[in-house]
Amino acid sequence: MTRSAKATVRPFKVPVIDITRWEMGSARYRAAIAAQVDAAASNIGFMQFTGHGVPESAIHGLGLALDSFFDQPLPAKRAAQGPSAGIARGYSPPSTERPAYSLGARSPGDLFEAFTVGTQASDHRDRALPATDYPENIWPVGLPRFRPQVMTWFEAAQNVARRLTRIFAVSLDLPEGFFHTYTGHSLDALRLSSGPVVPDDPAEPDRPAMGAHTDFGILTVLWSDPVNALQIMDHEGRWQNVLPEPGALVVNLGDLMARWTNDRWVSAVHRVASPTDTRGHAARRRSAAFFHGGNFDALVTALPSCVDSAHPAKYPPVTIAGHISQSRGGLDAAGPKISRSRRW
Ligand SMILES: O=C(O)CCC(=O)C(=O)O
Ligand SMILES: [Fe+2]
Repeated sequence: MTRSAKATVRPFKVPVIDITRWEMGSARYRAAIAAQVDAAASNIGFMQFTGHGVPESAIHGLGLALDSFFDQPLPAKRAAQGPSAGIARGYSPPSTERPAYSLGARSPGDLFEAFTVGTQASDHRDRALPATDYPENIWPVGLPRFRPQVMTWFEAAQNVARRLTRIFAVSLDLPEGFFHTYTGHSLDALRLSSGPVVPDDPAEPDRPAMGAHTDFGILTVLWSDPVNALQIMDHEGRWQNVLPEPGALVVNLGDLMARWTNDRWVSAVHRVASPTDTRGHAARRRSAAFFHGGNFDALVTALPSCVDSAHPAKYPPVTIAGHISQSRGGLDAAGPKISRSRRW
């Protein structure tokens, strides 16, 4: 077999990186972790982390919260719906989201249902944050454990995201706390979902539960049941399944990070196919995607370690709010768009 033939059969793999000892590791150990992160971020934009420090009890509570909310009848879920589809808070029923439009594709509405919470203006009363970017959360009534279980996960995922940005900073030859200057009132959101919600339609066997898109913030921390559904587009344009390793959290970079690194790091196109078990049968899959977006008023300028004479800065400086509204431009209108991004 020739070398190139071998290369084409190499299985697609999202690297698993153990960060248990990041804080107390030697300089050599930390450099090795930072190099693994840089390689994964530059090649595929996805990685998995073990040793992330999230206690088993938080994962257990998240599972209970997902079941308690999504197992309710539709009217009870609808009672926790947000004031409008444009505000990412509370329950969103199936087919109200069209992320693939931002990629220029005309896909039908997505099949997933979701429940979203995020950073609220009232979390930072000293700052007068805009309520449109930092809307208040909506909580279901009659599920007293749901809110503490979800908030425990929100805070755990936020801690993971903040810890990862320290590792990212070292990977990018920056001071370890570099990103924290940009994330004190970060636009963060946690999107819980459960699927499939409708049986597969034989007329549209390939219709994904969530269409192809990129995330638009700094990074996304994803927990899900170990069921095939999440797919990344590889360098040859083929969809590749990403199955989380036991105990690992899947992390991907968003468009903001790609822009910040002057495209040294990748914001990968991904989608969620109809969930299937190892035998290919339809399966239930719960997921929790935590989007770490950064301060809405932070100014993002290409990182010095990502710019040189061979790689001049490609993008002008932008505020994170400006980046989001440019990305939303690609969301709101149907038809081909420049923006490939969707949400944090
Ligand atoms: O549920 C998932 O696996 C990922 C969802 C996702 O890509 C997103 O919400 O942006
Ligand atoms: Fe995504």
